[in-house]
Amino acid sequence: MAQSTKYVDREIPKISLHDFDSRTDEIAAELVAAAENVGFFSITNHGISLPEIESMFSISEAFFALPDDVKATVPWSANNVGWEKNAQVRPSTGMPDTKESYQLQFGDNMEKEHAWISDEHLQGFKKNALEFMHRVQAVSEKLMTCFARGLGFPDDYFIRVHDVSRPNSQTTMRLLHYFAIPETTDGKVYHRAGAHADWDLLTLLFQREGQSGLEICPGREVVTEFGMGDTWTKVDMGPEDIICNIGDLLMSWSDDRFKSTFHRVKAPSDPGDYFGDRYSIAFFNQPCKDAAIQGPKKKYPIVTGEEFTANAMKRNYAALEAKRREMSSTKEIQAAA
Ligand SMILES: O=C(O)CCC(=O)C(=O)O
Ligand SMILES: [Fe+2]
Repeated sequence: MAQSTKYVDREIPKISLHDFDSRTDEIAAELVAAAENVGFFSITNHGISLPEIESMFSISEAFFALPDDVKATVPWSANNVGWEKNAQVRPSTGMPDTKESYQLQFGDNMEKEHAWISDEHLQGFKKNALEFMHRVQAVSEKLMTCFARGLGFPDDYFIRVHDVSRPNSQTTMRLLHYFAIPETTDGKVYHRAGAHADWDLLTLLFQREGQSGLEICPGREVVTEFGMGDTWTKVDMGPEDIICNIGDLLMSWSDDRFKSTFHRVKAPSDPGDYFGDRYSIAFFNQPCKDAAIQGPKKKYPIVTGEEFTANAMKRNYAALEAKRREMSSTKEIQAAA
């Protein structure tokens, strides 16, 4: 039987970026406090207007409305670009998320993998998506300046190693579409996005009004462990706000000072939950492969961006295997009972 979720209200800081240049220190202090305590915060007055956000969501909806065989012309590849459907399995659930996603990058991987949907299928997609991605990158760079200051690094320290003009840039925008879920129990188990922490430096997330479901679960003290607590907090922000979270990379780069918090998009199951189609857009700031990663206190050995990602994938895979073993032994016990 499904266990009911334990919820607790936690304050998720809302931070305004207005007058950024003259208030950088003040904003940095707010961001650092949010990163140390919750790992999640929302930002306002970030410079991207609601119509710009809405327009990117319309483009995303138009992409997902294409027939599957057209979307399959840009299939997901191990370079972390392209379209997938019901294919992402999280170690926390051992089952695929009930969703589809399309990942886009600034660099060479898109051309190498032929991952841009052609103009013939969706006029202007590449141009419009890249324009929006540059707008989100500009906001990310403000946050990077603040976190660099907070850690005692030069202001441009994170910006340089997340340079999206380099052909080997790994920064990724993910368009997400979670499918509508029946409101009556049909015996199937659904997940939207199973609980996970992000691997990147910093994630910026856009959500649509009324399409809630994101929940966070703080409680992780070191980046190398997979565990989390068991009380959740619902995150619900205005459509013009950007929800941001610290990823494992920044947790590691800050010697575990900034928290990369487990989060999920809960599959609706309770009255009041949102059961309809849900669209969101996540922007993952990923380091260039040759970035040298080590915190000011040198808690962890120095690794390159490429090694950090490979280690994160290894940890994810090991956790997934452990979950699969646990699920198959539970099945054996149930079958024997
Ligand atoms: O769709 C969302 O609200 C969250 C997505 C997410 O956490 C992810 O893709 O890493
Ligand atoms: Fe995430």
